[in-house]
Amino acid sequence: MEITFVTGNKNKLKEVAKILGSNSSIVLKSRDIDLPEIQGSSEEISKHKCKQAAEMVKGPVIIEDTSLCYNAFNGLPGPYVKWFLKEMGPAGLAKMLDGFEDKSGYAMCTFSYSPGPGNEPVQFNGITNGSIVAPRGPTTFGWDPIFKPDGFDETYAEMTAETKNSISHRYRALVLLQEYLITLKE
Ligand SMILES: O=c1[nH]c(=O)c2ncn([C@@H]3O[C@H](COP(=O)(O)OP(=O)(O)OP(=O)(O)O)[C@@H](O)[C@H]3O)c2[nH]1
Ligand SMILES: [Mg+2]
Repeated sequence: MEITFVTGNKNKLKEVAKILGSNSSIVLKSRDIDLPEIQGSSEEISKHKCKQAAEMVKGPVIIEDTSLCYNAFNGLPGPYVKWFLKEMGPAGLAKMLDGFEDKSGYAMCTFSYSPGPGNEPVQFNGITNGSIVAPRGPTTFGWDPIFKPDGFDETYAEMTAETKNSISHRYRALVLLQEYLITLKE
């Protein structure tokens, strides 16, 4: 099944391609478009991006929206983390929790799939729980240096790509998406 992943983020594309691998039933194509995002919940933002992507591609598409959520902030910055990261950098994002005892949080990926224009997108959520720490490791991808998943001593940035891709929010959502796509073929 040929599906186009629409994203303006090269790191996302790299991870998704690696997670799906060559033995997936999905043949992944991609379009480098930074789709406009509405304000709302992760699910609403993801659904809106997916509808736009389906109209542009005129065929099966996936998109995803990623959130970094602080429990002390009741889930914020959430889907708006991109703008916090842009202005404050990873160190500033971690410092936001200085006045709070609870450093726990979670990374969330909300994938949306549409078979084409005019269809209601189907959604899949992947969550990885962890805590927010001072930056450690390479600064290749966004807030990876400040997110330490539960059960690990390393941040996402310090892990090998293989380890991150076996426990990440993105991986967990893609497992659900793949399970769904298989049922379509039956
Ligand atoms: O350290 C990270 N590890 C990750 O696994 C990860 N996934 C996304 N992000 C960043 O979080 C914001 C999400 O915003 P976002 O979902 O709107 O993405 P985006 O605008 O870059 O691309 P897209 O919307 O075109 O797909 C953006 O700043 C992304 O760079 C990550 N950072
Ligand atoms: Mg975006």
